[in-house]
Amino acid sequence: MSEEQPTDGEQVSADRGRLSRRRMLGLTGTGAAVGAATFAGGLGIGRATAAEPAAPPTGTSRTYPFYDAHQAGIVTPAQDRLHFAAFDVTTTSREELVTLLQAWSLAAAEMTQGRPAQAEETSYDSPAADTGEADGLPASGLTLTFGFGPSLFRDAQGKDRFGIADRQPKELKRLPHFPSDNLNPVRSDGDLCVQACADDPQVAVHAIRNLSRIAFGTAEIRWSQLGFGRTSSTSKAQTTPRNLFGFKDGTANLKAEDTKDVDTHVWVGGQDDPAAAWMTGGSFLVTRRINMHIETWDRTSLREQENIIGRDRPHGAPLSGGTEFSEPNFTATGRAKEPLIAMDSHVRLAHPTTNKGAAMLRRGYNFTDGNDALGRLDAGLFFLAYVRRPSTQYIPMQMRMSREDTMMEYVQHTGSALFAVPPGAKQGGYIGQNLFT
Ligand SMILES: C=CC1=C(C)c2cc3[nH]c(cc4nc(cc5[nH]c(cc1n2)c(C)c5CCC(=O)O)C(CCC(=O)O)=C4C)c(C)c3C=C
Ligand SMILES: [Fe+2]
Repeated sequence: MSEEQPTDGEQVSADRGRLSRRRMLGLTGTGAAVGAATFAGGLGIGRATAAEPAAPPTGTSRTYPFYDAHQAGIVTPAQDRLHFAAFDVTTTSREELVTLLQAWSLAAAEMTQGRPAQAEETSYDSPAADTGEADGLPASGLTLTFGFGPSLFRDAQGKDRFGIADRQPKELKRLPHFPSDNLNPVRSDGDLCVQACADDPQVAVHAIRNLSRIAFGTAEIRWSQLGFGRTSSTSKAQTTPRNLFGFKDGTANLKAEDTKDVDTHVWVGGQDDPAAAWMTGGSFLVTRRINMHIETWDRTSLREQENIIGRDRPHGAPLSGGTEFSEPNFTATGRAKEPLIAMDSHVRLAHPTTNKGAAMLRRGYNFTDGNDALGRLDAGLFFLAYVRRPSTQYIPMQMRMSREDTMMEYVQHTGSALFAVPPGAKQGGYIGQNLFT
C-alpha cells in the first residue's frame, strides 16, 4: 500500500497522530474518508491543508527511530541539510527544565516519524499544535540530536543552576581560546542545543521552529546555523561530498560500519567519568563556525591548494599517490627530497598518526549567510565533530592546526561551542533522564 493511502476504516480523528504528514494531506485533500467539515470541529491541521494542493515532496520517506540506545544524528548517515540551534534556558526551575526535555522528546519522536510536532490537537481557538509548514512533506530522514552545554550546570559565577552541578562531566568545559580565533560571543556557547538534520531543508527548519515554540517561556534560541550541504560521510555507502574549497571532505572520517573505532573514539564508556555515568552511550559535540575566505582561495593556484590540503582536488587522493581511500604515506618524498605531503598540510596535521591516535566523527555542513559590505561571501564550514574525550581528541589537534596549518590563512573561526550529548531516550522516557533522576 502506498504511503498516501489510508487503511480502510482508519479513524482519522482518533489516530491523527499516527498518520504521516503526507498521508494526512492525502486524506484531507481528497476527503475520501472524512469530509473537511469533520475537521472544522477541532482539527486545525485539516483546516490548514484541505484547500491547498500537495506540495511536491523534495525529501525522502526514510525515517530513523528516536528512541534508541544512542541518539540518531551521530553515526546515522549524514543528511544533506542542517538547522542547528543553541538555546539559553530562561527559567530557574528544575521542574520546568525537565518538563521542557520531556515535551521536546515527545515532539522529536513524532516529527522524526513524519508526524506533526504534537500528537494532541488543540482547540480551534488556540494556536495549532503544529506550525504546518511541513504538512505534506515526508519524514525526510529527520534526526534530532540534543545536547547540554557547560552553562546548563553552572552559571558564570559557578553557581549550581538546577541541582546538577555535581554531575557535570569533567570533559564538559568551555573550549579554550585557540590562536587566531575571532569568536563572536553571540554565535557561541549555549545551555542546550538541537541538531536537526534532514534530506529536506524545510523539514529541518520546521523541527527547530516547533521545538523553539514548545520552549517558549523556558528557553530561547541564542544562535542558530543553517547548513546546505554535508561535508562528510558517516557511512561507507555514501559518496564523499565536497566543501566550499572544492575538495572532497569526509574521506578519512570515522564510518558507522567501523563499530570498534566508533566505540573507541565516539561513545562515552561506563568507566570514563563515574560522576557523570549518565553520559554512558553519549558523546561530546564540538561546533565551530569556520568562515572560509573563498575569494582569496579562488585566486590561489591549484598546486598551492592541493599542497595546503595534502590531497588532490579531482579525486581526493593523498599527494603521496593512490586513490581516494589509499592511506597517506607521510614519509614519501619527491625529487628534491621534500615530503610529497607537506609538513604544514591539513591532512598531515589532522591524521591520527600525528595526533597520538586521536580520531573524530566529523558531521559538518557548508553554509552561506549572505555577504559583507565589500561583496565577499559570508561562507564557510559549520564544523561539527563527535568525540568521546574533547581534551585528547579535539583540543590538542585544534591547537596544533591553529599554529601550523597553512589552511589557517584562508579560514577564520567565528563561533564555538561544546555540548554533552546524552545517550538516546528510552521509549516513554526523555532525553537526559538519567541526569535528572
Ligand atoms: C580540529 C579539527 C578539524 C578542523 C577544525 C577542520 C577544518 C577543516 N577541514 C577542512 C577540509 C578537510 N579536512 C580533511 C580531513 C580532516 N580534517 C580533520 C579535522 C579538522 N578539520 C580530520 C581529523 C581529518 C582527517 C584526517 C585523516 O585522518 O586523514 C580533508 C581531507 C579529506 C578527509 O579525509 O575528510 C579536507 C579536504 C576544511 C575546509 C576545514 C575548515 C574550513
Ligand atoms: Fe579538516
